[in-house]
Amino acid sequence: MRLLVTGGAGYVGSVCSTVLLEQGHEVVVLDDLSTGNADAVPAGVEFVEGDIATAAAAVLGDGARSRFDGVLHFAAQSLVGESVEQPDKYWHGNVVATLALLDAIRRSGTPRLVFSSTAATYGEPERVPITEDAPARPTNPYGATKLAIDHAISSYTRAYGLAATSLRYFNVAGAYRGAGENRVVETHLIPLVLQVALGQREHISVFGTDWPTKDGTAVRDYIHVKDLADAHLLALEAARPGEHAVYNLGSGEGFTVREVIEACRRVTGLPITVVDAPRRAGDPAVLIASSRRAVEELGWKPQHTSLDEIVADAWAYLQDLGDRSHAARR
Ligand SMILES: NC(=O)c1ccc[n+]([C@@H]2O[C@H](COP(=O)([O-])OP(=O)(O)OC[C@H]3O[C@@H](n4cnc5c(N)ncnc54)[C@H](O)[C@@H]3O)[C@@H](O)[C@H]2O)c1
Ligand SMILES: O=c1ccn([C@@H]2O[C@H](COP(=O)(O)OP(=O)(O)O[C@H]3O[C@H](CO)[C@H](O)[C@H](O)[C@H]3O)[C@@H](O)[C@H]2O)c(=O)[nH]1
Repeated sequence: MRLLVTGGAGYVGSVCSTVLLEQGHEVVVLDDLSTGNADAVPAGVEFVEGDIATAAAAVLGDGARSRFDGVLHFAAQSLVGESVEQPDKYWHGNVVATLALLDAIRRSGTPRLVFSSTAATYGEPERVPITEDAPARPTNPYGATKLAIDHAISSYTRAYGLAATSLRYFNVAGAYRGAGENRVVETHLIPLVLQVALGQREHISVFGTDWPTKDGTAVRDYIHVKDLADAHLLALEAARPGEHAVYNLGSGEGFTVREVIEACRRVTGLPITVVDAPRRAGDPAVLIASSRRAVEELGWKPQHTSLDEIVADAWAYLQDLGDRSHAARR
């Protein structure tokens, strides 16, 4: 297939582009480099620098025949804490920009869409593991914008015959073949803890030690980015015109922040200084996925479910990156 990957200079988009190329697909990346890196776009991919809000229509075209078989839409602003402080950036950057993309998809007659939705659409769950029919009550603007986009996709799909899938990722981590997490401003737990191990950061702050969990720190479900990429390929193949499918993607196991730090100590063999800190605004206590629907309907088989393996792959990536990482250059 010939595929447009929005946000392909970012973490998940660059790993997915790598996997798509390996599977023989043709990939064009559209990315405005607001949080991504041009050098993360894999060799063999055509790169268009631009904002989806203004550039998607020109890239997709409006001819009688679509230039693309599908769009994988990763481009977004995606930081929970920042979304509480700057909601305008999220409503415009995520919802308004994605509506422009949806209109461009419709006008160009592009038949398939896979969208990066999130566990943050659910908010604080009534029960775990979270299934796709759980109530969606986001606790932060980031999750609210992603839920709004899911609703827009559902109605576009029904009315205009698009074949669409929203994949609700839980916490993505790890690396694959030279593609991994290297953001200018890093806020995600695993890369931050590993930066402490590398001596690039003095300590890791633990946001909240009074959550109702076994050690008082928040619980998340970490999914390996390669397993996530595999699910995108399956979603592209399974998509049906006029249907919007929604799938959770996680490992089904929850780890506290302290357990993640312990795994990083085990994998690196290095000391990691911890400082307890207040809760971060917008954070839910516990997020654990039920990915049963993806396993049953897509035939998804996650291969890298051990937290230590996920951390080890992220660690190998950061070590290889060495002085080229944003954290090392600061
Ligand atoms: N990383 C996670 O744990 C996680 C979890 C759930 C969902 N997601 C979703 O997965 C997607 C990818 O996340 P990531 O961690 O790779 O983020 P990232 O910040 O590394 O990548 C996002 C990419 O999109 C680009 N971008 C942003 N706005 C754009 C715009 N308007 N036009 C063009 N390009 C734009 C950025 O430059 C960047 O390269 C996001 O949609 C995110 O919400 C991520
Ligand atoms: O320095 C830090 C950073 C994070 N945390 C904690 O570690 C956990 C994980 O935090 P991340 O920032 O790594 O990830 P989030 O759970 O906030 O969010 C991630 O997963 C979500 C879905 O679960 C979203 O989709 C989102 O895009 C993605 O960033 C949270 O409890 C957070 O408070 C710390 O204690 N210290």
